[in-house]
Amino acid sequence: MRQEPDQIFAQPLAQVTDFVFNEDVARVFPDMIKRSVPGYPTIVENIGVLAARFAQPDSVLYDLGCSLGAVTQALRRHVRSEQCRIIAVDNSAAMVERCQEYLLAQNSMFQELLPVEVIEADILSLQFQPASLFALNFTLQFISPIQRPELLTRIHQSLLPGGALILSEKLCFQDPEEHALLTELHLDFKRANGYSELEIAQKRSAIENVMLPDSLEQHRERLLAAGFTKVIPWFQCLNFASLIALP
Ligand SMILES: Nc1ncnc2c1ncn2[C@@H]1O[C@H](C[S@+](CC[C@H]([NH3+])C(=O)[O-])CC(=O)[O-])[C@@H](O)[C@H]1O
Ligand SMILES: O=C(O)C(=O)Cc1ccccc1
Repeated sequence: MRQEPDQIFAQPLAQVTDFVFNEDVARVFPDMIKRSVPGYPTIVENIGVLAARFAQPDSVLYDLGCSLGAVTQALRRHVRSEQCRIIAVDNSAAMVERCQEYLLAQNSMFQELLPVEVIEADILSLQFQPASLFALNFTLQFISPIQRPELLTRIHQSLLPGGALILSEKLCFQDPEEHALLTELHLDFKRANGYSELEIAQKRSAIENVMLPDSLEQHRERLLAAGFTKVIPWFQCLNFASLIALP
């Protein structure tokens, strides 16, 4: 597939509207997420490695908010359990369509890959099957905060014993100095990846009402309230982190 550079916010916009995962974003998404999220390639690859320990034979692995299926592809590279199948879900038609194309390309390059079903659906209204793994890789932050507890409770209820939820998110920090420094360092990361001040400012205003990060403490409390017994951070790069939550 053609890899196009992200220039979505490169020109001055008369009005910056709320960020949506449309066709234009789907087309540049691999470039956008790599240049915007520090540690993204490491997180994605290692979700495959972690998942191999939790995946159980004959069970479902969910990739919720799969976008172009990067996590699904990593699961297929690393999980060796018999008879597992992946269900990848996104509510953006543009993402789902391209995700299917990427997975077909992976099918043609490797043998004996886990079967994948890609579903265009809202994860808030999707009934989950019993599963050994759920991945929410930078998806929960786009769900409205009041709907987050119920989603996590439903995920917990569907998790098989011995399974896990892997939750990656942008974080905010209770300590103002820590928050300010890590936010500045994230901006430096974006500048170092070639984004201009205009691109950074317009993207920020596009996502500010749409993507609402929580602190690590909020995540931990909400996961415990949803029934998880352990919350284990396994990765942090600047203000982006990934957690393992155990049922
Ligand atoms: N209610 C919803 N139902 C289904 N999908 C949703 C919903 N809300 C948002 N999404 C989808 O969640 C994805 C979030 S991107 C995930 C990256 C991917 N996990 C990756 O590992 O590359 C994160 C980012 O762009 O920062 C988008 O594709 C949305 O359409
Ligand atoms: O760009 C940002 O500042 C982000 O925090 C992450 C992001 C990455 C891709 C789409 C939306 C938000």
